[in-house]
Amino acid sequence: MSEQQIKITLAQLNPTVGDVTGNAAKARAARETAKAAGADLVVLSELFIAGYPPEDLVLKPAFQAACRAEIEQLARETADGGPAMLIGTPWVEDDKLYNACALLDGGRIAALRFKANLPNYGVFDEKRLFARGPAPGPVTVRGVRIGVPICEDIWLEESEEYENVVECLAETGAEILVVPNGSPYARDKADLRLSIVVARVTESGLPLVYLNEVGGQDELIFDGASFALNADLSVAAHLPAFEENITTLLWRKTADGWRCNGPIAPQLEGDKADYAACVLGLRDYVSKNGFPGVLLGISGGIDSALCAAIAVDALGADKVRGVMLPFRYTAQVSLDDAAKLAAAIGIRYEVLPIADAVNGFERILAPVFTGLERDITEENLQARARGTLLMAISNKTGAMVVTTGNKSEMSVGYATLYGDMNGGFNPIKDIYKTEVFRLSSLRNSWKPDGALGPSGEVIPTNIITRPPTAELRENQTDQDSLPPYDMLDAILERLVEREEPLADIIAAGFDRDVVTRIDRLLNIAEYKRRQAAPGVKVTRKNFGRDRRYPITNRFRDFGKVLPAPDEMLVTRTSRASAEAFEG
Ligand SMILES: Nc1ncnc2c1ncn2[C@@H]1O[C@H](COP(=O)(O)OP(=O)(O)OC[C@H]2O[C@@H]([n+]3cccc(C(=O)O)c3)[C@H](O)[C@@H]2O)[C@@H](O)[C@H]1O
Ligand SMILES: Nc1ncnc2c1ncn2[C@@H]1O[C@H](COP(=O)(O)OP(=O)(O)OP(=O)(O)O)[C@@H](O)[C@H]1O
Ligand SMILES: NC(=O)CC[C@H](N)C(=O)O
Repeated sequence: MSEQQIKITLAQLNPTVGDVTGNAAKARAARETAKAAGADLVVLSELFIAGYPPEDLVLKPAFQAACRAEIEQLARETADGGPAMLIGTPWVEDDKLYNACALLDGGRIAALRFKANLPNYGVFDEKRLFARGPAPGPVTVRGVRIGVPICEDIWLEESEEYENVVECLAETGAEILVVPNGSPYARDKADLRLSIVVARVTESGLPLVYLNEVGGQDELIFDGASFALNADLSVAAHLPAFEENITTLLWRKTADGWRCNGPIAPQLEGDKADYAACVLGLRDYVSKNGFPGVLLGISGGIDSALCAAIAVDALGADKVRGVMLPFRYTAQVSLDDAAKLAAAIGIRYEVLPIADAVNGFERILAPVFTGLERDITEENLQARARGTLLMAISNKTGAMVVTTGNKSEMSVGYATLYGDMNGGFNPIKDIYKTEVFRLSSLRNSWKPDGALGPSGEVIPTNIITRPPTAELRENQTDQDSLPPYDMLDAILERLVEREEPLADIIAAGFDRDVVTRIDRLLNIAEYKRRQAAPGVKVTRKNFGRDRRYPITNRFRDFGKVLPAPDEMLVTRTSRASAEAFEG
């Protein structure tokens, strides 16, 4: 008897949310590639036809109908005898909306499986959108029973509600697990995914194919990096991260179950992965929203320099325009460094002095401001004049303004509303200032595959070594009003990412006054962040989809050590449910 085999094509592709026809075309093309490779099955990522995450768009009946119509058309096309297709789609049944995966084969929708575990934490809101699916059984493709847990279905949270889909699939005869994912990038997420998959393979004794989406969707970046593990936990295949890839894997049935020995691509880690995420995020935001290019203010400082390098890597120098907008506080060295940067990355670069605009505003305001001291108002006028001029160029050319505030600044509100906060998208919104320095140095010695910018030093060393300054008044540097960036970022990481009580941060050795001040600045800047442009998420907790604080908020942590909870105050009846009273 000949050995049993199955060829599974992993289509790690970049769908666009809402582009149902375009996504169907991508799925169709991937199936053609799979067919040419003699595959039995082609797999696409979670909710592929809709794009992920579709947010409330998926609640729109016209959108649900459009997705279904494309799925039905793709199903008809499988009558050609080519590979079956597993594709993610919204699906309405009995008036309920499911996050589904359809098996299209032989001209029909041969099977439907619904996601049972809906993530509702961090950046995910799926309980708001979808109904829970029932515990699923495997689907059969060319005689092989394939289990299809959908993304969160393999994460096995310890909760009463959790449906152990993998256990259920193993018990009902699955031979291989194929998991379509919409798993966004975050630092160290790759290790987390691997540990989750290792646990599921170990428990079930089944090999697992983890197929992830790639591409940027607003704040979220999907890094792809799809992989497969054999049942003995050896890596069967690993696709590259941050790029589209179609790979066909040959699985053979051996005495020890199904095995595969596929290609293993090197993976990006740490700062390199963060940089690649920023590039992909900006590229997809600009291209998926149809901008012909971008422009940004080039100050001679490091934030705008890093953003310009990312923009050139993402879009190519011909789609990036830099504008230096000097005022009387702009140092000659800033003008020189800005010009040097623009030349190094090869972008169109103009110098537009803003004195007429700022002085004009001041003249108009003079009668209103008579007798009042000069203060931050006049500083903000400079940032606002720059913001207005950049927006004018955007309106005239159609190019989008890239805004450049790093995570440290966005945390403490060091940015001017309707000034340097103007812009459509921020590639470094989730990158702390200390990391801005690291990524800038990194980019001078390395660039990611597919980057469209030049190799070698692109950010002049002086921009990296010079103390940062907003140049809004004479001899100003950022460190006049803030603690050193390494201290600021360490405190912010504890406050934002880890939500540590102030008492713990102080106990860890940070100065009480500094910590209290930073916490206060963080709290009062919420209104600014709510009006800030979206930007790439790279950390465990970004501002925007992850960290959702109220703007109107009187709570303050005063750094006091509070007493431990007094359990004696909670009686048995305090906790009893209504049922307990019925009997
Ligand atoms: N809760 C709230 N809800 C709604 N609006 C609120 C508000 N609290 C204040 N506001 C309003 O916000 C406005 C104040 O904000 P805004 O006009 O931005 O001004 P503001 O935050 O006072 O000043 C800008 C800050 O950013 C710094 N900056 C500017 C530019 C570049 C850099 C840099 O380092 O790169 C730093 C600058 O040194 C200063 O500390 C006022 O109109 C106030 O009424
Ligand atoms: N002279 C300038 N010419 C053009 N753009 C400017 C100028 N000054 C500020 N900007 C824009 O406003 C943003 C905020 O800059 P600012 O210099 O106030 O502080 P920063 O956050 O340290 O940024 P950078 O490191 O880029 O200077 C800059 O990144 C840049 O896009
Ligand atoms: N789409 C999903 O279900 C994703 C949830 C999962 N925990 C992840 O981050 O990968």
